[in-house]
Amino acid sequence: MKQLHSKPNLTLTCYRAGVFDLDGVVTDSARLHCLAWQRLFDAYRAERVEQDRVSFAAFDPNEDYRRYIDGKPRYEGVRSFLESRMIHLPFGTPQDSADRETVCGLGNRKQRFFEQLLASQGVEVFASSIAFIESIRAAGLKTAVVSSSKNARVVLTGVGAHHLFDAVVDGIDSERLGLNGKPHPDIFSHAASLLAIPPERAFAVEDALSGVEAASRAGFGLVVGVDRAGQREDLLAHGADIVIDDLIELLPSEAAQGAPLPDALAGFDGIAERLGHRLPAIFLDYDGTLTPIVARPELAILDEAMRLILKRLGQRCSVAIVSGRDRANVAELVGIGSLVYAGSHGFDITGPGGLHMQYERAAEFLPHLATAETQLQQRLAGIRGVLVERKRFAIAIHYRLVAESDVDRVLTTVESVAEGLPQLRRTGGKKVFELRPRLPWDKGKAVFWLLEALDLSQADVMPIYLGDDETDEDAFAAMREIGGLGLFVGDASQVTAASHRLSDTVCVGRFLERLADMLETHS
Ligand SMILES: O=P(O)(O)OC[C@H]1O[C@H](O[C@H]2O[C@H](CO)[C@@H](O)[C@H](O)[C@H]2O)[C@H](O)[C@@H](O)[C@@H]1O
Repeated sequence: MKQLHSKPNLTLTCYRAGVFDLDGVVTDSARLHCLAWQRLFDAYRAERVEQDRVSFAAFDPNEDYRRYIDGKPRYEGVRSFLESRMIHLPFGTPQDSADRETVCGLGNRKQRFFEQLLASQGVEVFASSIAFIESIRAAGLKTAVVSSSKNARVVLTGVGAHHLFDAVVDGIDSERLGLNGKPHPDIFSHAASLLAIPPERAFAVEDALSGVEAASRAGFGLVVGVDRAGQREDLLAHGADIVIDDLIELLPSEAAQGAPLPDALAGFDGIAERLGHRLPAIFLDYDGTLTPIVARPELAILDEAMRLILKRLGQRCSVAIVSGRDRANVAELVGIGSLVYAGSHGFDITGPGGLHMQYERAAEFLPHLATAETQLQQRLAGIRGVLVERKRFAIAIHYRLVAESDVDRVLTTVESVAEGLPQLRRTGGKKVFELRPRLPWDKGKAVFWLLEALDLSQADVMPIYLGDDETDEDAFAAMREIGGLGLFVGDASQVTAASHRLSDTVCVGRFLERLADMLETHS
């Protein structure tokens, strides 16, 4: 757990997504929920006194709401509060009428009160939250909203904020998908999955104790607690990394938002100047960098012109292909024997002169990968368009050809297979979910290893890494660490740790060609 109890340095490039609780963070609907709960428990208390002549301590809208109710699914809230008063009712069923004395019956009555309040008083957004969400979206981050409430979509639509989120996970989804309520991590993990962003690359914003705990347990990179109820210390104790009073504190200054990445072709002369007399060491991702993204992995064929450029470069400096693909597969696709190839996101490396490395301990994970592959093949067989691609140290589950309405099923299947195999971790990419060994290894570490192994950690060498996808971000971060150059291939709005950008694979070809021209002229 990170100890970061100061104001966040939310440099937008650090994260790729933000996941927001709704009630109390985006909208002021927590106020109505709290009022509805109060009406419910006041009415129920009066009934108990009248019927059974027993009473219990009245519902405290501050203390009881935040301790037993806030953030939890409806029936869990009823159960939790009643238990605090030593009252144990039968659960009943969600169909119970609102006058039944069951957990569900009382929960359904609370829903009635809430609907009445919503109709009479309406809900407002927190303007600072909307401004913050708009600002991070403009900077290219993805956003999701998570709420235990089954009213979340109605509330979101009512305030006209639905368009601000790429994904919504609410109480209805949770019931349908069997997600455990907060403080369990499920709802946050699911939102990150829908955004196809690893939780550690996302931040969460929550105002409930159960919510910060859930986000923290889901492994979010940063958990921001919003203190609207004077519970700063409790939020920290339940897993918030930092606590703010309002999202206005997170609004980036103009400077923090930063200028768009400089184009590496337009700025080629500047890059050449920075290179000076040093020799580049070039690291290249394959899909989306050397070949355009296409419908199926086997259709990503390297263009002859690109192959020629790579050969020219390979004659002047070190060139390594660092790919998520299987090492043998990518080596065959590139087809230049003199280059270095790192496959399975860097777990498996070979190169000329007998260069060979398989990440220590990776072989131990082969049985787990085999089990996952079998289960995935069996359980995804009924979904049209899914492709399961086995690499030596990873499995890619492609959904590019899957109908939109089936993508959720693919995701939940992958998640459930991964849940049974904690030795593997799930990552994402372009229309792909991946399972790979839960080991501290990635493309960035593979690049470091190669720089050492090839004796390139020298003052007269400048590493340059080109990539387009989220697994390339580790390598861009590595470039920053050692003063190399990270070139992101793709849209200008993308949030990335790279320092420069190239629009597409055609521009990659032009950039590499200019580099080859330059090296040939200087030699
Ligand atoms: O690290 P890379 O070399 O970029 O490999 C990343 C993944 O690339 C491949 O999938 C991607 O490209 C396919 C072909 O264009 C496309 O159909 C798919 O949607 C993309 O995700 C490859 O098949 C995966 O194994 C790699 O992990």
